[in-house]
Amino acid sequence: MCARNPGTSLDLEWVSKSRVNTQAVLKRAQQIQSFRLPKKQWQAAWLLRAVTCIDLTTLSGDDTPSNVQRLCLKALQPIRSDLLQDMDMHHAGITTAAVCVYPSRVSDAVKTLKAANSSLPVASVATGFPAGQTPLQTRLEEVRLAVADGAAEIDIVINRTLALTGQWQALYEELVQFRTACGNAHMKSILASLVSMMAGSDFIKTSTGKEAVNATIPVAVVMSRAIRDYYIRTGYKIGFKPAGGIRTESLVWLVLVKEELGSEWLSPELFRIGASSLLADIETDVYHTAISSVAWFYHTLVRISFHTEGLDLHN
Ligand SMILES: O=C[C@H](O)COP(=O)(O)O
Repeated sequence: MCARNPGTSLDLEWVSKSRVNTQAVLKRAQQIQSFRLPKKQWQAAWLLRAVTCIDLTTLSGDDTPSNVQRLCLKALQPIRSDLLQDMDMHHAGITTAAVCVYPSRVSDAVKTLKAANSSLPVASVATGFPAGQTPLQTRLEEVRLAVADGAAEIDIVINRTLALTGQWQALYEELVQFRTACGNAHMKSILASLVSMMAGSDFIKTSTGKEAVNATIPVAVVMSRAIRDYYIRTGYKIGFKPAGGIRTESLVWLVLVKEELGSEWLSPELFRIGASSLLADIETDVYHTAISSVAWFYHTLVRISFHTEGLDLHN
């Protein structure tokens, strides 16, 4: 279990001296995307690891208690049991990392998971998600209410007006107030990586999923490096959550995290994929690796690889 990031004072010198070498970032992003994926036998283990890092999400205007209930049940049994059985992984307790919903649906999710005797965390978006254009008091109250309803994680959007006009001190102060309002609930912040981490975020998250462009590999490279810098300077490990528009190719995100941050980050404690429609693609891939592999050694390899710290990329 990692120590929780308490935050630091706002270091404006660090913020203003941060530079991005766009060409180098694009080159690195290309390199990561062209990495050879692990062989079939190990791919299944990687895919299962990806499942355990998903924040299974529904953020629709027409969400109801019943579709949230279905989401929760899927989160508890994300992969067909016969496939898990084929891999001898049916006792591994594979679930997604969390479910993620709008604040008014938190109690539905909490109720369903409680009824299923599950301790799976419920994440709530908050602070006027996705625009963040409501008064500060409203945004703070939204966080408090979601926590009171049982959310264990709060995905906040920053005040982009403050970021775009360079008002870092004011942004930092808002974020510190959100972190206080979260209490024991973990805070995932979209975005302003450095200021968010200094204000005590537990995760930084790429996007809301509500914009034309959401999670991209180059942005993820930049954010991972900010996480790395923060760790080097403070000793605190911040989680990374790519989210928005991720519907296929889950493994590239795992490769990125492993390459940029190291194996330790490849666990739900430090890595999440926010996605509403990725699971079906992973299940299809798991199915294909299962039917194309030799059964007698396949399940042993999956089991061993899944439990190996960080998984091995170059098999
Ligand atoms: O926070 C998570 C995202 O909103 C999910 O986005 P998505 O629906 O594009 O997967």
